[in-house]
Amino acid sequence: MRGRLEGVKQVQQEQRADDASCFDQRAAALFGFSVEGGVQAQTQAKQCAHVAQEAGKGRSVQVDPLWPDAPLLGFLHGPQQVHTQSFEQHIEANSEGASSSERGLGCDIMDLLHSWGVELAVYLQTRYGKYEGLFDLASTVADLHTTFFWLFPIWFHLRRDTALRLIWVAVIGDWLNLVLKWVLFGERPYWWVHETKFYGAGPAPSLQQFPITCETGPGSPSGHAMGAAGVWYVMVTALLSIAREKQCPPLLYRFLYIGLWMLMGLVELVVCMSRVYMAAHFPHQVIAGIITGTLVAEVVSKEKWIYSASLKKYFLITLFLTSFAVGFYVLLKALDVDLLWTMEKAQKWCIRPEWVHLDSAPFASLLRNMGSLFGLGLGLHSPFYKTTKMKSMNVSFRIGCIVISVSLLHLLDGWTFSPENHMTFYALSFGKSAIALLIPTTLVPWALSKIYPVKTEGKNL
Ligand SMILES: O=P(O)(O)OC[C@H]1O[C@@H](O)[C@H](O)[C@@H](O)[C@@H]1O
Repeated sequence: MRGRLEGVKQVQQEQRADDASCFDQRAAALFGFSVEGGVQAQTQAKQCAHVAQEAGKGRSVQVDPLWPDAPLLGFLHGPQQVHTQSFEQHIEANSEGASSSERGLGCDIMDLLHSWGVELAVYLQTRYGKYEGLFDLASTVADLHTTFFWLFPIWFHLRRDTALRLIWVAVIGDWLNLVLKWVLFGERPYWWVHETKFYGAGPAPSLQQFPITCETGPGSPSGHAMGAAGVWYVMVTALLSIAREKQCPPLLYRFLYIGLWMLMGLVELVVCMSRVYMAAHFPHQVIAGIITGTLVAEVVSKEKWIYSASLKKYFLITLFLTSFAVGFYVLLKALDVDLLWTMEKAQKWCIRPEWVHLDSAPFASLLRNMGSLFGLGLGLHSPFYKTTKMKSMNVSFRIGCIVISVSLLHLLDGWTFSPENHMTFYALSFGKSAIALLIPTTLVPWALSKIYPVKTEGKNL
């Protein structure tokens, strides 16, 4: 771990250093010749570290057995700036007497992946420009905001277990997304294309930006793809289990099964295309998002205690997840690694300052998620909830709860706060998210039960 951190620190220091061209030449020379034939990933990684050390003019880089992962983990995104030539020229210039395995390709793989991603984004922007509205909608709907403000209130009054699962999957998934983003140090196309030296002296591809392009967190894995995969997994499995409970005929069930999973696949595809189109992600990042999101949903769905967790448990889990993320940030800060390195890049490369939003920042999403989890715990354990939960079985009562909750949440959503003071912004984000969960779980059912006589019906719809 120490070696990795040194590597990251090194990279951050190098990014600050103004001796890039000297670094380029040393790196180009070293990449080509000093790797022994048949080398394994670790040797390549040491090579990269050596390059960084050279460039760092004697600052030490420790190499540990974990370091081989570093290029894939994005830790060498600083050294990506070693290129003064195109990838092909670079390989050609350094290939004399060396086989491809001898060229230290481990150091270049991320550049290559990024350049392919940029090509795809340019292709989508050129070819599918007329679908910009659809892509914009896909990214907006895939944001977890939709889960907290729309899907949850609806599911909560139709099928409570599914609603709880949605929140747990969304919160745990998004928390993991944050930690992975911090660990993987992923770039985003909209700034990478300006900072890389991959394209050498030639023009870099021209990537358009949109109002939702300028995300301020790292790029890998995609939060939208991850969130959408988790949330859709929960909804599809819930609908299939309702069909089984209702003893749906086998043929119809099969049709439903295939149809729902295909629908989910289609939605994911559009979300992924949207993130690449918006120049917010490289393709490998959205694929990673879908895989991790599905895994999180699968694992969390197996946990039965989430349906009956005590308030103490909600509190402790919220505290643990928050402290872990904050502790991780503080620890790395103490080691001179700034996990908020992406904020500066967003501000620097976004073509319109008003497209950079603090609510896309890592701590804003952390506090929002924690507020939602805590709000859910409070809602489920409030005395109001206890008095209304039996009454809320009536269908018209449930529909009333859904309509009023969604309307109130829409009003709550209009409450925005100034980003000037970050601490206040994060604290208010926490509070707003907690209220957003209290409204459908307890406040609306309680208020409605006071004015609306209800009859108790079956358990779930
Ligand atoms: O990684 P992506 O797809 O750009 O998604 C970014 C979003 O990721 C979510 O996980 C965060 O909650 C949001 O705050 C953030 O805006």
